[in-house]
Parts: sequence; C-alpha cells; structure tokens
Amino acid sequence: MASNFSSVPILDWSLATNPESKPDFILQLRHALINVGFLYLSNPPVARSDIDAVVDYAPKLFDLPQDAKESIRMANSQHFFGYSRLGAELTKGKTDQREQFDFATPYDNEWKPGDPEYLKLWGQPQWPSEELVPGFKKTFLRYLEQVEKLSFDFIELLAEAFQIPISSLDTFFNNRRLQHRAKVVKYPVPPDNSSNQGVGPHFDGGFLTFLLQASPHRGLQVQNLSGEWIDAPPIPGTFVVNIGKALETVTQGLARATSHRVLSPEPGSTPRYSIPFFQNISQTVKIGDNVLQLSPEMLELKAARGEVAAPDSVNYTEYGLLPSGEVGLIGRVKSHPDVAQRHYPDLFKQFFPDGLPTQGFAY
Ligand SMILES: O=C(O)CCC(=O)C(=O)O
Ligand SMILES: [Fe+2]
Repeated sequence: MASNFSSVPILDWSLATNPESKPDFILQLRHALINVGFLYLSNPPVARSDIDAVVDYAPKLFDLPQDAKESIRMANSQHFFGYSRLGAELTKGKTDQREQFDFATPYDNEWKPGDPEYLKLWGQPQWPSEELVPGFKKTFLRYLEQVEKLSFDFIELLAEAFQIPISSLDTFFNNRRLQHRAKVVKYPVPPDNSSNQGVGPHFDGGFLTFLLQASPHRGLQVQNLSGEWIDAPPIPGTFVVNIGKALETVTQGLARATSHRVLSPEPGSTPRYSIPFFQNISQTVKIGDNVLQLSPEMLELKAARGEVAAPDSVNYTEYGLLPSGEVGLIGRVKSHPDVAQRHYPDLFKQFFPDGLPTQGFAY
C-alpha cells in the first residue's frame, strides 16, 4: 500500500476552467482517481441557488403525508422510480435504514416486444404532485441538467488525466442520449438498539456519482486501501465524486471504485439527507468488450498503488459478460425484490427462489 489515504482529497473545479491552472487540476485528479477513488469537488459549475433549493426541498418530500408518498411508490414503476419507504431496501442481504425517492433525467421508454427486458428500465420517473410540492419537479430537473453536464465535462478531464482520446469513450455515451438516476434520501435516527446501517458497504454501478450531502451530518464513510473506514463529512459547497464499477472495469482498474457506506445519525440527532446523481452509460454496451487501451506509464501508476485489502462490499462480477443495462437491472432486482416480483417475475424467481425475503421489501 504505497499510497494509502486517511482523508478524501478536495479538488477545486475553478482550477480546471483556467488554462494556467488546469495542468495542476489534472495531476490532482489523476492521483485521486487512481489512489483514492473518491474526491470532493469545490466550486462546482452548478448554480448555488439550485443547490440550495434542492437541499431545501429534501425534508419537505419526506414530510408529505404517507399516502401521498405511497401514491408514487416504486412498486408502481417498472423503471424502479418512485418512493421506497423505510426498510424497503437491501444491501448485502441486510436492511438499509433509509427512506428515498428515486428520480431521473427525462427519458421516454423505448422497450417493445422482442427487445431485451433491461430496456424497460429507462422511462419517465414518478413525481410528487405539483400542489403538494410546488416547483419541485422543475427545480430538480434544472439541477439534474447541470449535474449531467458536469458529469460529461468531468469525463473529459478524466480522459485527459489518463492520456486517452475522449473519442475512445464515445461508445459508452450513445451521443449523450442516456438516462441518469438521482435520488433524494433520508437517513432517520434509528430507534434504540436497532441497526445503524444507513446503507451497507457497496460500490456504485455506473461511471461517476455526484453526491450532494444535503445536511450537516457525518455518516458517509469510504474504505481506504488497507480496509479502514474513513469519514467523508459534508463540506459546504462541494460535491462528493466517486467512481462506479463500470468505469473501474473500463479503465482496467486505473480509476478505483471505492467501497463506501453510510452510518445512521447518532441517537438524539436529527435525520441526515443526501442527493446522489448516478452517471449512466449506454444500456447495450458490453463493458468487457470495450476496455480502454492505457499507456504503460499509466498502468505503472496503478501498480504503484500496491496491494489493496479486500473491501467489505460485494463485487459486480457480471460486468465483463453482460450488456450494462442487464447488470443494472440485476442490481435493481437484488435491491428491490418487491418491485422485481411485480414487474420482472422471471428474474425475481432466479434471484429469490424462496420468495420475498422476510425483511427489506416494501409492498
Ligand atoms: O447518502 C450518501 O451519502 C451516499 C449514498 C450512496 O452511497 C448510494 O446511494 O449509493
Ligand atoms: Fe453509493
């Protein structure tokens, strides 16, 4: 472990936008991608007023009457969008103590009979009614549009950091006709003696995640190279950026997908809120067939990382073999078996041959 880390580095986006300071940003980025797999991005190109507005909306969504939330519950949606009540989700087979709404950038579903089932996954999200949360949909979509643009700009910088032509990433982006998922999440204070697994150890799936920590609570932790859990507390005005398994695989492991988790707020505290955005890639692309060529110098930087301890998170072994959309669908089925049972009965039987687990499903 030549380069173990004890904190998550902070990169300043304004360095990337000035030609004089950009080389410095690229060096810092290369280090963070290879040796940490997590970073804070300060001064991001997303309007502060929109960030503040979505942070303000977060508790309001959860304060809606339970029947209003359940009217857009995830089980309604073959796209796995909508509301999941507390305890509805599993990570590593254990119930997560969080409540959430899954939304996404706009996309009209294109599945037709004969198409692979995973093409059902993208489509329009379910939104809470305008009367109940006036302005939310419009504001959130405006926010997502900016984060999506940032995600593509960030990939260009990553290509520069790894000295690969940006065109070598075109196959993943389907001319940018993609759907990205984003969630609004609440981690309540758990009752006495119950689990404090906000979300269990996991890797994200796609390319890049842009996480807005929407309240001042600690709780997010990342696993360093020796397997210790390191805090990634909220830093106002920043996004936390991390790498998903697809991007790790495509870059031959040069960009590190880092295992992370969230611990519930301490007893006597208040709920924690967060808003992650997951950059997606084309559903039909097979990661294993599109692994990027990297220079020997870059691969040496990876080797210099040294031995890495086995993380606590489960691995996405399917990535090499299957279309990315299918990997995504399997992940959703495992996390939300109740939704799968309703909309993907064959896959449900494959992954849950004994029926719904006794805990961790919503409806
Ligand atoms: O809520 C957070 O801070 C992180 C959430 C997360 O890692 C996820 O939903 O993938
Ligand atoms: Fe995550």
